[in-house]
Amino acid sequence: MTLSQSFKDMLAVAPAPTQPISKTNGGVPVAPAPEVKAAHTSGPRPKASALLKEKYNLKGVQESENDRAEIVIVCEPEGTSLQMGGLHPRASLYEKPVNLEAAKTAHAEFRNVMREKGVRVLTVREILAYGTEDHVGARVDLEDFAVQALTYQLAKDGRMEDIEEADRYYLSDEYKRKVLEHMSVPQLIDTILINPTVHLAPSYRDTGLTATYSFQPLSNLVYTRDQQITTCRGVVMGSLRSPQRALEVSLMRFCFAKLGVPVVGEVQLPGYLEGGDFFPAGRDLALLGIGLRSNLAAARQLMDGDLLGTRRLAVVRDDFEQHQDRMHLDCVFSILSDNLCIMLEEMMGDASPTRRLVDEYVRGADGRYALERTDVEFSRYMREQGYEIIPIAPAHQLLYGCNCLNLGEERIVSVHQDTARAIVKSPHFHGDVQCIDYSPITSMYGAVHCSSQVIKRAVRR
Ligand SMILES: NC(=[NH2+])NCCC[C@H](N)C(=O)O
Repeated sequence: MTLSQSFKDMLAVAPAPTQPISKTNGGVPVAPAPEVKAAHTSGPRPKASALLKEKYNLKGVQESENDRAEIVIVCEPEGTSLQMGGLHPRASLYEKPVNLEAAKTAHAEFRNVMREKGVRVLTVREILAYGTEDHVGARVDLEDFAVQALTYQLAKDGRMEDIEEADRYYLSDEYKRKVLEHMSVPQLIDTILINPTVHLAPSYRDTGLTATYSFQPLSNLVYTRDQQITTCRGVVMGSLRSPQRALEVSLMRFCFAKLGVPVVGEVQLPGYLEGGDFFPAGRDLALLGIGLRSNLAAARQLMDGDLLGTRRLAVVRDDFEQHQDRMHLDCVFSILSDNLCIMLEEMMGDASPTRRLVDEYVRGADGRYALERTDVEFSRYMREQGYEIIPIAPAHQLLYGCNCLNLGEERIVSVHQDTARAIVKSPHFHGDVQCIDYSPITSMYGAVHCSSQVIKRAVRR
């Protein structure tokens, strides 16, 4: 298989594989890779994931949104799962109807912009496909994962007795494995992303069976921000609130296992954590929005499990609004530098009916976080932390002005011209903004911050 551009990027940065990483980090114990159930079902032979792990030290880390982004995971808006999402945009958590070809072009442009700025961009499809041609282990891992995605079952009201004895094999896992074994890699990936259930009934003729189909497609995987967060400690898996998105977490976990990126923790129910609510602001402070999507139970798990690595956590409560147009903190706020942020204007100030309120937790000498302050209005809180604020008009928020991506060192990718101009005109901004047309993807309710997971940023020392 020819290496895709992103893996060429990775090879370009990966340290020469002279010794296994575990021996090159001064004897510091390496966190064990997360267990992917499917990947460990068959025997002790080496897997592609193991090969990758030895070649690349890919421990995730993100201390500040303004640190230089090194590795970003994205997911192209491609394939049948997106096609299905587009059949009923509202029921797929989309804002508007989508044009898939236009979305592909816009996303390719986004990837190019990041690559031009020196970021290693990996796509979910490339990670899933990686090594499957050269390593049987990688191919088998992918098939094992697809076994969980594809379900064969008797049609409703169907009875096994009505199916000829010889045909019952065609409902079995054995048959399913054989089917998957013969698929091409793109076909396997598409199967995983559409999550099909095949409902089987007797046809009493020809091949003996007939089928109808239902699907739980992963139509929002393009928003790789949300299935996990990357903290000072590393990658922490989230817990998605909408049933349409719940299956995305296990797929991303599979990708991290394959890349050899350790997953340091996972938020469990009743906790809900979506990455669009999380902002790292240095080793001292992280912010987490709670409201429509993420919740306090998740914040507590992050603190109790010591998964943040920061001294303080600001929980930014959306008590009063909880609207899909502003579902995550990254829809109304972003960090542009160490002392500059943007924020939706109408929610600023004690008098705003949609104000956000901050509860601040501080880690004590015993390592435990304690609630130190409550109900601090968000813009006041950010100013107290030393940030200047560029206010964003409501109409510009709706055009995803706030949802920009900071590639670090004040290099911003924006999707909204007027916001981009407001940023560069600020006397407090000293960086660079590149504006791209991303409207074919904002149709699905998110822009460039939502559709990127920065798993590694350079650590400032
Ligand atoms: N980080 C974000 N703001 N993500 C946007 C996710 C959009 C997606 N359609 C949803 O409603 O879940």
